[in-house]
Formats: sequence, C-alpha cells, structure tokens
Amino acid sequence: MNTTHPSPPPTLPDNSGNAVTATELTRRYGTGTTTVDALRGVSLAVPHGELAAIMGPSGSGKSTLLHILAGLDRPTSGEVTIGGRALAGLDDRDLTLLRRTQVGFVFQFFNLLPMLTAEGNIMLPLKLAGKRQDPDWVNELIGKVGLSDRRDHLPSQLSGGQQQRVAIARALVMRPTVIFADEPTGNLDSRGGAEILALLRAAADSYHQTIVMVTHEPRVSTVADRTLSAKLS
Ligand SMILES: Nc1ncnc2c1ncn2[C@@H]1O[C@H](COP(=O)(O)OP(=O)(O)OP(=O)(O)O)[C@@H](O)[C@H]1O
Repeated sequence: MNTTHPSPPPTLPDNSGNAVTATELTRRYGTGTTTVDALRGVSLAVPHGELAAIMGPSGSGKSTLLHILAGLDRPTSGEVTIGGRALAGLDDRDLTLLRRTQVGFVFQFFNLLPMLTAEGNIMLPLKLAGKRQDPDWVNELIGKVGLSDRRDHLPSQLSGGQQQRVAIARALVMRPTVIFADEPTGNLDSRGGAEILALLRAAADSYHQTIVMVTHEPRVSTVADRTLSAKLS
C-alpha cells in the first residue's frame, strides 16, 4: 500500500497534535518467491479528534496497516506512535497495557461477549483495566448510542446495528486516545451502515474522539475528516 491524500493536503507526521502517526511503514510477508510487500512506505498523521477513513481495494493492505497502527502486528520497518509514544520501544507487556488503556476497537462482526448484557459488554473494558465505574458516563454513553431501552438485553436479542452500537459504546468507555474500526459497516444493511457512520461522526464531534476506520463504504467521505486512499502496491 502507498497512500495518497486527496483532500485535505498531507499532514506531515508530528507527534505534538496527533493521536496517531505512522512514518515510512513497510510490512513484508513471507520470503523468496512467496514474498508479499503489503505496505511500502506508508506515512500518515491523524490529529486528535479527527475521524479518518482508510479506503482501497481488496488486498491493498488496509487490514495490515490497521493492525500495525493498533500494535497488533509489528512493521518490517518504520514507526508508529499513539498519543506521542513510539510503539517500537514497548515490550509486549507495555504494549498490551497501552492497547487496553489508549486504544478502542470496533470490528466488522461486533465481537461482543454473548453471556454479557449490552451494559455488561460496555463496562467490560473498565473492569479489565481495574477502573472505577462512573455510572453517569456509562448512562451517557448508552443514551448516546440509542440503547437506553436495550441495556439489559443479550447480544443475541439485539439486531446487528444495535450490536454495533454496543461495540461503539464499549470502545468509547475508556476515552481512548484512538478507536480503530475495521469495516464497522461491513455486516450491516445500507440503513444500518449509515446510522453507524453517523454515530462515529457524532462520537468524534461530541467527545473529541479520534477514530481511524478501514472501510469499503463509498458514503464514508460524507462523514470523514480525511480519507486515505490505498493503492495496490
Ligand atoms: N499473513 C500473511 N501472510 C502472507 N501474506 C499476507 C498475510 N496477510 C496479508 N497478506 C497479503 O498482504 C496483502 C494485503 O493484505 P490485507 O489483508 O492487508 O489487505 P486488505 O486491503 O485489508 O484486503 P481486504 O479489503 O480484502 O480485507 C495481500 O496481498 C495479502 O495476500
């Protein structure tokens, strides 16, 4: 993947005002004749509070990039920072801690725990991090995602769109430096997808929440602050 920045103009990596930066990332899979260069020198910077979309055709390296930005995979070369901290300098324990406290995730297939209610799923990151539960904040979030009358329902009792709303509230609850969303509308119909895009936009606006989203969704340019286009490498 290379990235282009059609609009607005490119932002140079700069740790000061940015939630996430990537500098000259490469990722090579395999060796010899099976070598695949999934990323060939990707640089980007996402300022705090922005909603950024990474778009591109299948196989262009979007998932690879998202996993490396989120610290789930290491680049072959190049550097990632989250909240000004370079991921390369962190050992596995510190990386896990950083992911738990500074990163939220939203997945295509929701990934909720089936035995927990909507509210239980939303509060799970707080519990895992040993954080005090703030009922006002949890109530606010449940209201924000429109699930006040579904908080005691299990995921199996919720529609796909409702499950993704739970996942978004779960990602927001820690007030992370950045939320990474991997095809968040990919498993929803057109209307459900539009509602999720609107909700992500509202999260960025209301909570100054930085969000980086991988998507095939053509309508995303109507809600994103910037769109990074991936080209086949
Ligand atoms: N573990 C792996 N081993 C070898 N090659 C891989 C591996 N993971 C991904 N690739 C290759 O790297 C390239 C980028 O894959 P990636 O999954 O990042 O693309 P993508 O843009 O997310 O695609 P899609 O939209 O289909 O999910 C592809 O050519 C893929 O075959």
